Amino acid sequence: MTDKPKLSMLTLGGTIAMTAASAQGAVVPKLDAADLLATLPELEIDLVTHDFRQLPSPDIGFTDLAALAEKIEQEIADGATGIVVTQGTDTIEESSYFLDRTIGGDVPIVMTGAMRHPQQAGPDGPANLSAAMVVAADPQARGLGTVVVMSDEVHAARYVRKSHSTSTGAFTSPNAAPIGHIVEQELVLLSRPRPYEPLPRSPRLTETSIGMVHAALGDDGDWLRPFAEHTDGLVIAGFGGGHVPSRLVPLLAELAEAKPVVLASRTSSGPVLTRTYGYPGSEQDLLSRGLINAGFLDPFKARVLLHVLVSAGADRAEITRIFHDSGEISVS
Ligand SMILES: NC(=O)C[C@H](N)C(=O)O
Repeated sequence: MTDKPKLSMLTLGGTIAMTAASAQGAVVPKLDAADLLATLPELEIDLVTHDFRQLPSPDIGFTDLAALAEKIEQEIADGATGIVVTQGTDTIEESSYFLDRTIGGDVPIVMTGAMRHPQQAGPDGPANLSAAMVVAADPQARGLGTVVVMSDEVHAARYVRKSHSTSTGAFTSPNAAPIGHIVEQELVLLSRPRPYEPLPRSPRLTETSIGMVHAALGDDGDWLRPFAEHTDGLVIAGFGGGHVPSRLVPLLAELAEAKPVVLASRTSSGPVLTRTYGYPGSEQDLLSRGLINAGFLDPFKARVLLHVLVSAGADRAEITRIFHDSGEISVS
């Protein structure tokens, strides 16, 4: 018998696993779990590893995420008490939210990556991986759902954003704060996100297409109709509290009759309003024409949630209810 934590580590590639492909020095994903673990001191855990994908994270798709979620569920069924996932940081805010919304149970799923590749001075990958192991192994992490650990901070998947393209402190939770820190190799937990009921993952995940459109000054939106035709749903990242140029309103109203159209804020920080502005193209105008309010969910997380719901065949009432619940994002 051993009471050591039983962790399962899955690698997907990303900068944490990159190394130079040529003499010019540009890096590509190449390193496997054994290479990553070789950079850490000996660990007091039972660890199994799976080299799951070897991708730059812009190439991760819903097919990969569905397979990853299944593999994680299998590892949990086989007795894992914590899961660590390494991947590229570019899309970790989306993949972590996907796992958070579709995997149930108490076993923590801890994602991490690196902003500096292993051949740069001061690579952050080993420290981030070590911190992720600390969190995944800590009994306090049970019930946290999926979290992202970077720079000795623990961010809930529902809040986390990559807010800087190069800084090792790139990860923030704009609508909240880190829910914990790693201090002297221990987890200091500050708050616990409210748990979610897991949403179903449909086989149609891979064939569903959700478009995302950012409002931009002076945009006439003439390109929007043909673009929207190829989608099963849309996320509109409006200005500020959820606004678009007035000339887009008739088309958005028409689209919202045909398919779910979710209204988020392109600021990715703060909520969509409900009852402040009344001009054409304002939040009130758009919501009254059938757009669905994303609340505090930023456009990227709103798109992941809409993708999961539409692929599962959720109707408008169900989509509206789940967005209403998810957009409030309360912490207990
Ligand atoms: N820091 C990183 O991991 C960025 C990289 N382009 C990726 O997401 O795969």
